[in-house]
Amino acid sequence: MSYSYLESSSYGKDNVKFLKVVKNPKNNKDHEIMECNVQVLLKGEIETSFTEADNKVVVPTDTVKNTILVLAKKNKTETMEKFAALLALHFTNKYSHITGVHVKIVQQLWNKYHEHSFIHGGAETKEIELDYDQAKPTEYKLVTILKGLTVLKSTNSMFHGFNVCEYTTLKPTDDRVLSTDVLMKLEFDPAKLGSLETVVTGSKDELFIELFKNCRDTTLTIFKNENSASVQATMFNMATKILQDNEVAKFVTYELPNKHYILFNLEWFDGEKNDNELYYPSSDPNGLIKCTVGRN
Ligand SMILES: O=c1[nH]c(=O)c2[nH]c(=O)[nH]c2[nH]1
Repeated sequence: MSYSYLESSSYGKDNVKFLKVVKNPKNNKDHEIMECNVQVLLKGEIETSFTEADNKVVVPTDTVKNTILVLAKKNKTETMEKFAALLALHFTNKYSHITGVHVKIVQQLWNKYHEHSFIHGGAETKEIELDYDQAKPTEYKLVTILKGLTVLKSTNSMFHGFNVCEYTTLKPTDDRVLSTDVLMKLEFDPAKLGSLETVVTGSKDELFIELFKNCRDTTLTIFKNENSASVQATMFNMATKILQDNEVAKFVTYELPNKHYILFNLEWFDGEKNDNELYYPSSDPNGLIKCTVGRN
């Protein structure tokens, strides 16, 4: 009997980056662009490559990289949800011993300001994660992620009524600065979205585009409108609204750092009052609040 066994394994290519330019056939100068960073990890009957140095079962990671690029060139890639589904179905259909795929795609945001000129959207990205197992094709996990959207409001945020004990120094407040880097994840319900084959046909592209826009708009609208009782309460309200608006959503997750801004005390300067006007950014430590919300 050998000492160890392989509990789980996967392999593939990470950081496969491309910029795709889609030209309007009527006007060769009117372009749309998509810049992506793709990870594809393969699963299946690959154990012996780890345990017996059997490379017969290995589709080289170099082949995985080539495949990502060729499929990106040959197919319409309006949405990364569709491209992820295409990749998952390709690898599992092409290689009989590859039965599962994990795809992660990070998409840069480029805002078009002229027919073929764009402004980069900064740290904000859209991400897709897809886990697909050929044995359970209707149980795939497809997640759309909004990441790196940094927001701040300078009033309409409170925090009081919290637990107080001998370790507490925080003072309750009904007016503070609230700031966070939004990380929102929306997991689709496969029963409502349909099979990955239908995703690949492109019939869901409009839905994916509208859904992402709705998630971003709802996050920003509730952030600005609500007199926030806490990060916890506000993120729950955001997730609930997204579930209400998007039938295809199964779970909405938020992970929000509470990026503290602390009032300077200027009393020492001749009793100078600081009426929530001058703060110092306190980058760490930061609060970190997470929740996943489902529907009843
Ligand atoms: O919205 C908040 N939630 C907390 O859990 C918390 N904890 C804290 O110190 N400040 C805040 N703010």
